[in-house]
Amino acid sequence: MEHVLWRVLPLLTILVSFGVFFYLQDSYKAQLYPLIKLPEDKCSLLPHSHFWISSKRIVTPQGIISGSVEINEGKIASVIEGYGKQGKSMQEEVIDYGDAVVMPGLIDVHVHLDEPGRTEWEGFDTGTRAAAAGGVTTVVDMPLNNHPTTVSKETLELKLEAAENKIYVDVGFWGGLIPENALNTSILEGLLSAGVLGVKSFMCPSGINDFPMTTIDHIKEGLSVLAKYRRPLLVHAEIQQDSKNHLELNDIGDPRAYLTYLNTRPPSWEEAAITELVGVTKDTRIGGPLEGAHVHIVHLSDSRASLDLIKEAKGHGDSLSVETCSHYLAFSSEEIPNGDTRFKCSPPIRDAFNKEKLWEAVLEGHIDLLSSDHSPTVPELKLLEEGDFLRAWGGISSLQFDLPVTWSHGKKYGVTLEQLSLLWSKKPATFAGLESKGAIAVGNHADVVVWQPEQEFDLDDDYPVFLKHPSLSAYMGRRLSGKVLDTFVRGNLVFKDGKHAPAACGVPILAK
Ligand SMILES: NC(=O)N[C@H]1NC(=O)NC1=O
Ligand SMILES: [Zn+2]
Ligand SMILES: [Zn+2]
Repeated sequence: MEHVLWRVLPLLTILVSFGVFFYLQDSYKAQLYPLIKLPEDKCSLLPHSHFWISSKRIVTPQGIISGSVEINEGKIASVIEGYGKQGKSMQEEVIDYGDAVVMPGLIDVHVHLDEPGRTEWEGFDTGTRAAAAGGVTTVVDMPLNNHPTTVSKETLELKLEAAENKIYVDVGFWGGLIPENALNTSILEGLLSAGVLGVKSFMCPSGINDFPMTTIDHIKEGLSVLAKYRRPLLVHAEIQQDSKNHLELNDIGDPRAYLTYLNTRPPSWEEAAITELVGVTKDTRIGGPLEGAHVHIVHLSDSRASLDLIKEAKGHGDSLSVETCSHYLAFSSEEIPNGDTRFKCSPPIRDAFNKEKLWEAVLEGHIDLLSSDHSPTVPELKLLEEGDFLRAWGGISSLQFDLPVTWSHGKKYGVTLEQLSLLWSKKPATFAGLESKGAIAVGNHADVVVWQPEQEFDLDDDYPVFLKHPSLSAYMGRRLSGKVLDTFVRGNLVFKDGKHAPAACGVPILAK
């Protein structure tokens, strides 16, 4: 017996050391690349990659149906009408949502995630957790408030590095059009070739030093390049109209009064910018010198003259679109308390009549899509204690509440679930060039929000808010209806009942 043991022992030693070697190799790899390949089971709160979700209210391009959606390996494999009629053999892999609404995940094309460089303002981790919690399955990140701004191939690479393994939803990127790259088109082409979905520019000071404003001539230069790539130009359309800008504090009035701020940025600023823009978009018509280029006006607030100009240009066939944001649809200037700088944004929130007209334009289809313009900062810069509207940071923190806010307010105007889904998913997907997203349709990414429109909730201290600085959000303290239950991104259950998946498995989206 002893004899045999002595013979086997060297063999055993060799075997064990091989095992230890491979084990160490593995853990060495895991340490070296712990962030590159995350275990798939951490991407989702569900163990399956092939499953069904069923509901009595599924919002599809063909209307609302009662039935089931089959999800396989991140894509929508089939959509079947008839509640409870999905494949019997898969009974254990059916999630039955009853009468909760199953809708395409929201695509928010106007979000400032501020990373790298200003992660203390928001960041990929907190921003995309907030998105997932709000049923937003894709965000497109703006090229500013991060530092450096995203205005070249190199600065886009910094974005991509910073986003790695921190994003809970899919993230696309807008680049920036500034005088420097408008006048040096090789920088702009480098940025576009590197994969930004389009570029954004400001016609007034942006508030960020390394993001200077563009004139209409820069915009024309930019559009001639964008026409070749068939990617859009997004414009912050306000042009300063008089010498009283918001930094000249004398003689303007009480800086704590919202009206004082409102008067510093009248609708004529938007109208002036849009007048210049439609002078150029006429060239984007079929057969025109800028055919292939597209202009998108971000965050329209003025629903009077500015909107009329847009309608007219569209009527002539200009390649032009426009978005408005949740806060212009939810609030009016009359109700903003003096000193409450959480409501400061630009262009400003205008009066109640303006809001009514904005809703009218949304419901009639003159406003193409909705976005948040989520743009937080640190509490110190919001000057909440001083309540100084003229010096506080302009930007509203809202990403997590896109859906409940627009639903709660929109239902008073008769907005339907189909309209919401068009405005928040299908139209933004088409606009940003995201072909496989934005609708519950076979072959598309399984990006889905499950929510309960009738359920009301209070945004109080007990509510799980994933924004970096919840206290800055103008929505805190409100009662909303439309609670997000579950969120799927490419078939991964990334958010459920207040909890996120263990790993951040969103992917960056680059244009090809
Ligand atoms: N820089 C930046 O985020 N600006 C945004 N904030 C805002 O209120 N309007 C904007 O354009
Ligand atoms: Zn803007
Ligand atoms: Zn913005």
